[in-house]
Amino acid sequence: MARPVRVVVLGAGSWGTTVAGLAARNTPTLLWARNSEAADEINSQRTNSKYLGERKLPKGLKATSDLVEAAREADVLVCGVPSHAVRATLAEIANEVRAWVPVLSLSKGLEPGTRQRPTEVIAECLPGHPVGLLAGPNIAKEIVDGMAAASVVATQDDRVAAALQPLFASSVFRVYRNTDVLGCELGGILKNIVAIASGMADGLGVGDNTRAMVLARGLAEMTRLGEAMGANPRTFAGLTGVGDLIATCMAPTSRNRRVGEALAQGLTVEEAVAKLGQVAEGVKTAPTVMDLAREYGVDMPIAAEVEAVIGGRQSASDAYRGLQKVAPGGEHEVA
Ligand SMILES: NC(=O)C1=CN([C@@H]2O[C@H](COP(=O)(O)OP(=O)(O)OC[C@H]3O[C@@H](n4cnc5c(N)ncnc54)[C@H](OP(=O)(O)O)[C@@H]3O)[C@@H](O)[C@H]2O)C=CC1
Ligand SMILES: O=C(CO)COP(=O)(O)O
Repeated sequence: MARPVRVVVLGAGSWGTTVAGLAARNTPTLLWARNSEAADEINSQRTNSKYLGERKLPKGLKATSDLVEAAREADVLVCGVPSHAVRATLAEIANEVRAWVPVLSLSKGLEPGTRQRPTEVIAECLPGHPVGLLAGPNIAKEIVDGMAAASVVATQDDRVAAALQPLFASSVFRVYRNTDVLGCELGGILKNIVAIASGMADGLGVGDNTRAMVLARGLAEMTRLGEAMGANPRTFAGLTGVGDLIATCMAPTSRNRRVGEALAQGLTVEEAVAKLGQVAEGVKTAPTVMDLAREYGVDMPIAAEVEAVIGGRQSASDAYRGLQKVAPGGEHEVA
């Protein structure tokens, strides 16, 4: 009888731990934590209190702080560290991961400097491996609590996604497939910036109509940039686009949204990030997205206002005044 597939997840933050918990219910799963105390706590207490409080993790989930041991174990590798740490983490194990092991990214940011998406960084660090991602409206704590949700495994070769799908799925976690890796990945990355705008709106006490405008026009600019870069615009109407946008803009626990709220309360971006104590990818990604918008000649007025607040060049209330200066065009055209 063939032995079961071993899943290895790198990164024991909120989402890496949650995804490892999903996989552990289906197949042997090992979670790498860079901090040995976190690995010990997961093994002995079945909790990751720094990120997930007292929530109990599945019995079968094992953790290690030995990155090389983890990499050698993998039949499927899942990379769940923040996007700025993907390259350095994978560089340490480039010669340890067996050939053809599929690698799935969980990260929703762009690498500062190179502007690369996490799947592009993975493909450079681990050439020859099938690379894809798992993304969707997936607030980690809700999923650990067993609330129903859905996600998408995106790989260029649909057969790879079909093989990976059952490793993460459960009766309350539906896993769909998509071959538009670029569109799925950009959805998760770009919605974080709109979520910061949405948090700023809430912090300023705007009405529901204003919030709806931010979401709808935010989706329009995400789709515009995605299409200009070669993604299928329909992808942005799915789970990884509007789905993740709604979850992240509405969830009080979303870190990007909370950063926006803190900015509206007058905190500096450094203070807002320090107060959060977790990763909010939209903060580092916003300037890079504006570089891409200029390169592709795409109007992104909401991202531009968010980036100016993050860069300290204007306040959150200035940002909302700034949006009023943009002359509305045809709904399917520009700003
Ligand atoms: N949380 C969520 O609901 C979701 C998150 N995501 C995405 O998943 C990715 C990870 O986010 P999430 O788990 O939430 O983040 P968290 O802030 O919860 O945790 C970050 C994790 O990464 C580790 N880490 C931080 N810096 C480095 C580094 N330089 N090298 C190696 N490891 C590092 C941290 O270790 P330590 O504790 O030792 O600092 C911690 O384990 C992000 O791109 C996020 O956008 C996607 C979907 C849902
Ligand atoms: O991507 C997420 C949900 O799908 C998590 O969003 P935050 O990083 O803003 O918490």
